[in-house]
Amino acid sequence: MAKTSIHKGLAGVVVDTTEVSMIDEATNSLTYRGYPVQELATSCSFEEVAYLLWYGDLPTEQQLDSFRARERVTRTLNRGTLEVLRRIPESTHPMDVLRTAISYLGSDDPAEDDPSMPAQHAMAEAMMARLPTIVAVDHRRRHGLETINPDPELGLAENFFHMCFGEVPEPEVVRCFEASLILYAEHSFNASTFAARVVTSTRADIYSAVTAAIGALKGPLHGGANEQVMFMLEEIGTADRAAEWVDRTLADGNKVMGFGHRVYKHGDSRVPTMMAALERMADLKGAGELMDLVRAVEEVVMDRTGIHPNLDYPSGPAYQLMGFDIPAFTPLFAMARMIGWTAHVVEQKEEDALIRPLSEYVGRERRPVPVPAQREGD
Ligand SMILES: CC(=O)SCCNC(=O)CCNC(=O)[C@H](O)C(C)(C)COP(=O)(O)OP(=O)(O)OC[C@H]1O[C@@H](n2cnc3c(N)ncnc32)[C@H](O)[C@@H]1OP(=O)(O)O
Ligand SMILES: O=C([O-])CC(=O)C(=O)O
Repeated sequence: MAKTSIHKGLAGVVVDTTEVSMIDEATNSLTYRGYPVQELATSCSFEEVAYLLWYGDLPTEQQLDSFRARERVTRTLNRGTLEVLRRIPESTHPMDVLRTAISYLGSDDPAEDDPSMPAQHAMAEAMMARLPTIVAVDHRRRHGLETINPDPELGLAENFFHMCFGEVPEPEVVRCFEASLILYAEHSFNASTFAARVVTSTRADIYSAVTAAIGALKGPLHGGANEQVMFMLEEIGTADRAAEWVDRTLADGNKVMGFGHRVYKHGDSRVPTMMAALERMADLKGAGELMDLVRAVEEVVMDRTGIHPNLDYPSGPAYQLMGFDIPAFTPLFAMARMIGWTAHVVEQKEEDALIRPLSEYVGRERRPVPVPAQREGD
């Protein structure tokens, strides 16, 4: 029986301060370095938001030009990375591919153990530029297609579509995609960011921190939920089946993926913006039935439980309408969250305090070690 006060899952515990972002649950607001995320999602590029999260303020025109230029010349993967990707079995989940690829990028970077701020920022910028290329190479090989090289004439989001599909879609699709990246980019001490901060607190390198974060994001209670949302919608099929499916799921004691949140109890601040992007995608692609299904499931879950959808709920179907297959969904989240993870790595590095909580022991009492002949076995 626990004697001290235990905070399971660290729920409600304020672990540290941060200047990167603020969630105000009471007003359903989320700000990145003081700017409301909804405004950033509708008026900025992903590159501008990355600059903001890393360097503390939005870039001037000149700063943005040189930041963009750096990103464009860093996208290409070297032969070693491409070779590592080729050696991973094609059936491997893309999140495992990312985890391996980032780990390899670290082993291949002579600056890996340089703790200086310029080196940290340079490595973060390199990962932001290369991760989309890794995701695109993997996306194409899973579909038996040749790799498409990055196009330095295109912005990050447009180039990503080019590398995945060989063409850039209508500006509206790119805009919705970019909005999703901005909404996904940062969310304070979520599980994957916290994992990155724990690794950084031991003075380990930024690649190790991001590798750990990718592992944490993969889980279906966190980033992996956007894939589960789409599997669920496919299983339900049509809006008229939503009530029966949700009732059965809840009666079986299972969770409905894409709903609920550790921090937001009155709705996720990012959902209205992403839901609007999904609606635009559904209009563009003539996917009215999918939209009916999305609305029907939300209505039934809200009616039965009062639990609101989180960002993974609208982003899953939006990514499908943009042309991505389900295994690519969480890697898209990772491409975006790379920015938040590394902004927190930099903050944690400056702080230089080891993260090491306590536990209360509730196992067997102290006892002597018996010789093998005296052991009882099971
Ligand atoms: C971008 C993101 O990573 S957002 C999160 C994405 N994850 C998901 O969508 C997975 C589904 N959701 C969940 O599992 C949870 O809501 C979490 C893990 C996100 C947050 O959970 P916690 O803060 O730990 O709350 P917890 O899981 O204890 O839920 C509290 C209660 O609400 C219920 N609940 C929470 N989420 C759901 C859900 N999605 N479906 C049904 N019931 C739910 C729980 O069963 C629990 O009920 P109980 O008190 O009767 O046991
Ligand atoms: O904050 C969380 O716990 C999960 C989440 O929504 C995110 O990481 O975007």
